[in-house]
Amino acid sequence: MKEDICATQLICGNNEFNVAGLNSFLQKVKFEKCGNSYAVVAIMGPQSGGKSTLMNHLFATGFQEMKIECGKSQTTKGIWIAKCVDIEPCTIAMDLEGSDSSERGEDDNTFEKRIALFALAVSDILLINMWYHDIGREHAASKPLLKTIFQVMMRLFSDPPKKTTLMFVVRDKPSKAPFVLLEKRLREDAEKMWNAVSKPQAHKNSPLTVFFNVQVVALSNYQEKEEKFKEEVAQLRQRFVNSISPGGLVGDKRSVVPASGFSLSTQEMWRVIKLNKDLDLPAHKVMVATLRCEEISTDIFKQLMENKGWLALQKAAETGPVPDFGRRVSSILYNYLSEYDKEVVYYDEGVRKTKRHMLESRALQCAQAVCNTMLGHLSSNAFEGFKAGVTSLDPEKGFAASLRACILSSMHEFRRGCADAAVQHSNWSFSSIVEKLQRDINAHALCVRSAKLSELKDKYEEQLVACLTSQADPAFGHGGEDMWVSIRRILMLETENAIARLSTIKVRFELNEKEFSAMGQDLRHFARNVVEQKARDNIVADKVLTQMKLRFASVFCYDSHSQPRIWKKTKQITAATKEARSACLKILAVMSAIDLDEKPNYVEEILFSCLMKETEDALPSSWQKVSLKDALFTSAQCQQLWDKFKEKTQKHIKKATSDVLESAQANKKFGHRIDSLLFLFVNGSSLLASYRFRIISSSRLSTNRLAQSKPKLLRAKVWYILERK
Ligand SMILES: Nc1nc2c(ncn2[C@@H]2O[C@H](COP(=O)(O)OP(=O)(O)OP(=O)(O)O)[C@@H](O)[C@H]2O)c(=O)[nH]1
Repeated sequence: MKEDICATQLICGNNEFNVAGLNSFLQKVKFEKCGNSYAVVAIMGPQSGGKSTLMNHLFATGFQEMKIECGKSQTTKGIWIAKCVDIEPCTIAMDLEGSDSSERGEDDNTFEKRIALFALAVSDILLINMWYHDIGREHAASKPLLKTIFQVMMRLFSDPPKKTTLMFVVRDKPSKAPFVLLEKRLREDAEKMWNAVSKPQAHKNSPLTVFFNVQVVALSNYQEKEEKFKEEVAQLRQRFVNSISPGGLVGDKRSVVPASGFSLSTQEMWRVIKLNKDLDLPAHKVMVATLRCEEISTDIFKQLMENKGWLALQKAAETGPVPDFGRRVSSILYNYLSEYDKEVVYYDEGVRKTKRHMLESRALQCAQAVCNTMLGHLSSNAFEGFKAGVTSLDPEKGFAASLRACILSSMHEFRRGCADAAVQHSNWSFSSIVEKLQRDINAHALCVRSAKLSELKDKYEEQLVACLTSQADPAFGHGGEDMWVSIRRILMLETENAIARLSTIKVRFELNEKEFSAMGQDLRHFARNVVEQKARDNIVADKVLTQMKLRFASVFCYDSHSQPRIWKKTKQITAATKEARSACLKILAVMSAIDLDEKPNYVEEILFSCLMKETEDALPSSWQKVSLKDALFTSAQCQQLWDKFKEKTQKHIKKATSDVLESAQANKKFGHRIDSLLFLFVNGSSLLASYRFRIISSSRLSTNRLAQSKPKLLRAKVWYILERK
């Protein structure tokens, strides 16, 4: 007996299903590879009816036979299986426990019914082994067996019905018995019995042939005519060769389950049969397909996850971008899916498609996780590349266009990487990762743009400061009533120049109107602040005091023709003082508050109303209408400055007063001299020369001109001088 055909007990006498034994058997006979190309032949019949002997001769199966010397007792318990040797396609033989077993007793027919149902569900050909002499005998074991078979067949639901080849094997046929009559008799008996069996409504009138393909075979007595028996068995064996091919014994076989689901299917059938439930073959088929496809899918997935190429890709993706990721994953993935397809090809189409989809989704999910890791690297590379690229952008050139080109190029590169990473049929969406990169890049681009704009703004501000300083400082130093007019003109001119320079940025940075006007506004504020600060730096009390003192001196000491004033009368001093102080108060008014907006000078109003009166009032404690921001001196500081100014200019007034006094005395002396002069003039001009110098000193006539004058002219001049005096 060969190792691989060793018979195995499938179901033990105690109803247990030998899963391990079956799996080991199926593995040994390489049953899994058979797909749908296999057949199952079962034999049923009375106990000790020579069933095992027949199977062993027919298929070289090695079932245990009863030894003749032991007498008639039960040999086969439960169900045994073996592979039929040298029969193609692979055919499994099942030897069932004898049907009239006295060992189990009359009541215990449940087991017989179970194994009958099992045999009908699993096998394609059911051999009914019967003694020739039992034919026609009402109480022979074969009759109740047949009844049982027909009854349990009704518990097998399938639409269309599963068709089983029912082969009556008549043993110990006398050599002279006519086979045709024998066959006719058996068929009639079977038909009668079939008609008598109660059937469900759907099959109430279905003939036997809908469920069974009845065959009859008669064999000689093995013990008495062994050679003849062997010859007949050899002929019978030929009918099992290519049994599932068209025209074969079971050419119309409709497979229940593929070979790889055989173990699961038979286990499940036995489980259902033990529960005394009907067998719904289509549902069973789907159930087996579901479980098997699931098992196969799990196994394939495991293999995929352990694939060296896959593991290498996974590892590579952890550290950086993987070129050609999508194509490589697709190739691995679809090799395994093809493997799945091959293994499940015979299972229910709907089930295998569903499970394939699940397997594919599961594998793609893993691949996507790896892909996302890889794209993470790709994205950060793209981002870093973008950052490096934009550092070299020249803000003096078309910055916005260059920046846009950088963004487009980085995004294009990344999108190409995503496309390269996409696995066939995956329908992966990279939109979120693409959008994230776009957001990061845009945000960085905005930062870079702002930084570059800020750099340029600083540069333009520096230029503006330089221009303002060079002009505003001298203007502040010069002071004067028109100082703010000059300052305003400088401020406006330089600000507009700076804004004009800014318009080049508008083009290069593609600033919108709002941005551009905001920048212009900033620049205006900046320029104004610079000028205001300049005012605060330049206009300090000491300088203002100096300016006022100089102004006072120039107005007080000189007349409108820039001639030094000759102080003769006190009234003259009072008027000059008022005029000079007024001029100085104007300076103070100009210097006390920033006037960049051509506002009415409230400070001047207050200063004049308080300080230019006959009796000076003290200045109010605040300027009221002048904002703190614009005030360069507080009213208190102004008061202080004014007081100091008056004190410092007092010397001019004193000097003028003393000049007036001196002039009065001099005039008195001069009167006497003029009288003498006139006397001399009347009495002759010879004495005139001796007075010449005195007259000159009093009247400021030029010595030369006087010397050259004719006496007549001299006379006229003397009169003129005298009149003026
Ligand atoms: N008369 C007769 N006896 C046979 C024939 N074939 C086998 N036997 C004998 O019948 C007895 C039972 O043989 P098995 O082949 O063990 O019968 P079985 O039906 O498998 O027995 P169980 O499995 O116990 O039901 C043995 O002693 C065989 O020698 C036959 O063709 N004619």
